[in-house]
Amino acid sequence: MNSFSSLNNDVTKQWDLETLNNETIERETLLSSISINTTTEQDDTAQNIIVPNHRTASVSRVSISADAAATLSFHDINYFIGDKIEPSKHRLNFPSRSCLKSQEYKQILFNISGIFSNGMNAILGPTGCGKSSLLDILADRKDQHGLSGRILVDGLPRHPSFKYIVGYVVQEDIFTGTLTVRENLLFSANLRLPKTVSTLEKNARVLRIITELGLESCADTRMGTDFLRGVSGGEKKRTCIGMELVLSPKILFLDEPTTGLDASTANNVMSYLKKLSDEGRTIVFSIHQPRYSIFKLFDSVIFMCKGECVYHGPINNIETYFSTLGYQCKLHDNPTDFVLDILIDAHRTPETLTKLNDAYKQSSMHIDVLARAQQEDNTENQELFQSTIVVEAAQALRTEIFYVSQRTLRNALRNPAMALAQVVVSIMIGFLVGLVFYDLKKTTDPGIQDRLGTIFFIVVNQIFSTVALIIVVLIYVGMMVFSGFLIKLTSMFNWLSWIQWISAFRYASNVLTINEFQGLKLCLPNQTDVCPVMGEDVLNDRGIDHGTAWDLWKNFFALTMMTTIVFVLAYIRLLRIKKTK
Ligand SMILES: Nc1ncnc2c1ncn2[C@@H]1O[C@H](COP(=O)(O)OP(=O)(O)OP(=O)(O)O)[C@@H](O)[C@H]1O
Repeated sequence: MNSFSSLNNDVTKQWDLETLNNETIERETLLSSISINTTTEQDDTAQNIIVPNHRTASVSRVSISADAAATLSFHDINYFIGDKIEPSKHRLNFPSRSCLKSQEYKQILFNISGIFSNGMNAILGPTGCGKSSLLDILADRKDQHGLSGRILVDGLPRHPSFKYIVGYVVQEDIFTGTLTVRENLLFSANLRLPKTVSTLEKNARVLRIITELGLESCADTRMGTDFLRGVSGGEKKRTCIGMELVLSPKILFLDEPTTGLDASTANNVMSYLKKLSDEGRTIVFSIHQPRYSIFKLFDSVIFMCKGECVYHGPINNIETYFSTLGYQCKLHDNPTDFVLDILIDAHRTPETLTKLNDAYKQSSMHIDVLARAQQEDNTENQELFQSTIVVEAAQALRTEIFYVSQRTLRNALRNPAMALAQVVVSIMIGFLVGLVFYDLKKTTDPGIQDRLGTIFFIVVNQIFSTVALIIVVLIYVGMMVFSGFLIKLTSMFNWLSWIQWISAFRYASNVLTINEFQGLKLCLPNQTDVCPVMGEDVLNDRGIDHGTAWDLWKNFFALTMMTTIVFVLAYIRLLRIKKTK
């Protein structure tokens, strides 16, 4: 239980919690037959951590089991965004290059210290105060550049793999709409649980999560897409939470979990989170103006304004604390609304913000937070801990490819409109090409031009049927001009002629043109027995090499090389994608 709450719990609340815990224990007993413990092996000297979906072997103090909650303490967090421009560098900037100007350098978090332990820990404040930034920093999802201060988990620094072993539920629900609730949970389990966990165990874990989150009635219902009616908003959110819970994280982060949900669904989701926290998890979330029924579920809150902390403590101390600063909460007023009104005023009035911030820094609450955070600090033992870690390999790449391909296939099969559209379009294009190509005359006119036109159409259709058209359209048009179809390459500007060597159109059309014209006799339109033009003449005229077999195969080789280079570049780009915000 969160220590803030334990300081202030009255007898009634203690009794409620005991009842709740007993219920939890009973249900745990019932579910024990399917309960899996993927706690990494530990003994006195070593800790063995399996890092889900993370290719670099790594370690962390945080186990993937939630049998004991973790304590997250943060010390003097300051966060800056943008680039600091040195005066000397600044002088080199041309005024006309304003579109390339770097982002404004500013501080968005100021000396935030605190501690989140087992329970419901909320980050509150007016819009733009830094809630999401603090949450992302604690979850290690924010760019470390510009961050100062220390974040400790159970008193030790977070390992780089921290973000892969805690749960993080983003604001927008992310799932595959054509898959069912159960399939989405299984997908997450298959991809993120270590390979040592068997399929049977994964199924059992998913079943347990479905039961825990009350999703039994919709477990085999599809999530839903823009065109397909699916499960309700609350069920979607709970499924997204479940997709994180497959890891049994000790710490679960949620970015505004109630945004977009109606009042009762929001209540429902937050009650589930409360239940999870009672079972031994540290739940940390940012939230906008919760109603009272939700607010009373919180154990600890941080109120922020303009990147500064103005309150960090238990919820039942809020009214008393702010009354000592001269603010009175009216009878029946929601304490969150009461504080947010003060903070909105402080957002506009710097003096009010200074007053609130100074008062907080001098408060016994702040001193207590610092003392407890300091107590948590166990960094002296860090070296000893890191030297005793055993590292285990992550999920195999082929397994990841298998499950992602399986999901893609299911998605295609269950999205008949999309699959049908692709098939119909392909058939229609094939039919069109067949019509154009049907019974082409073996004459010089129009036989030659019709053949070349058809080949051009086939090549253009193949190349333009790509997932990234908008970006590459300019490149394609350049390649097309230098394919040799629209204008003879020999009549091009010499200084541009190099583009022909990187034109996929040219290589593809060369293959088809050689295939079509080699050995072809082309006769006069009205005298089919007089055939003055050979296909080779057309090839010569167009400057296409065709003398040897290599003249044909070199085009295939060039296309293969181009495809390989594009794949390699795409892979490098994927590796370089920033995984922080
Ligand atoms: N990467 C970034 N680039 C530019 N500005 C940023 C960035 N991250 C945060 N900010 C700025 O920092 C401030 C705090 O942003 P943050 O998203 O943390 O606030 P918030 O309290 O979560 O807001 P909201 O409730 O509206 O989601 C805002 O002024 C925001 O514009």
